[in-house]
Amino acid sequence: MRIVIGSDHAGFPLKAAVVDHVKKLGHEVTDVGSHDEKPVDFPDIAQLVTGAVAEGRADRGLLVCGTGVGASIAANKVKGIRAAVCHDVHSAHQSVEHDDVNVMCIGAQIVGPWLALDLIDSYLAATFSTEEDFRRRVEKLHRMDEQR
Ligand SMILES: O=C(CO)[C@H](O)[C@H](O)[C@H](O)COP(=O)(O)O
Repeated sequence: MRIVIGSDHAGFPLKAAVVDHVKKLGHEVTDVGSHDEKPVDFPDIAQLVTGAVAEGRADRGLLVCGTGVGASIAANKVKGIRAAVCHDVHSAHQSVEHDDVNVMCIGAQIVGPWLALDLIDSYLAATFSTEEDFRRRVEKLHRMDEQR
């Protein structure tokens, strides 16, 4: 898959390991920054990541900030984006299987690097279920997106 990855300054210390890991899994990676620890506002990085997904230049996104919370709030403001903070492996795959999440957010100050990489494995290995219930719910999310 084509994966777009971004972090703010708080996520930056984890981002190199994330980029490296996703490449090793065989995915094509676009790294939209940040590229150093200089403060950068998470909405700015979230726009770069979500723009790539929403415009079809990437299949999925990964956002890393301090907690994952700000990044997910910002990402969910973009039409076509279903973002979730995932700090446990079950949510990381179920968010895709049931909710067709296309941007996973991680808090670099909340999880350590080993768990972060497990979360990413789980997220990237998952696919959206073909079950009618899940499809109907996500279709309702699409309609909510269209109405705002
Ligand atoms: O976690 C975040 C937002 O939910 C951010 O990455 C920041 O870490 C957080 O806002 C704290 O800001 P600071 O400039 O890193 O002190």
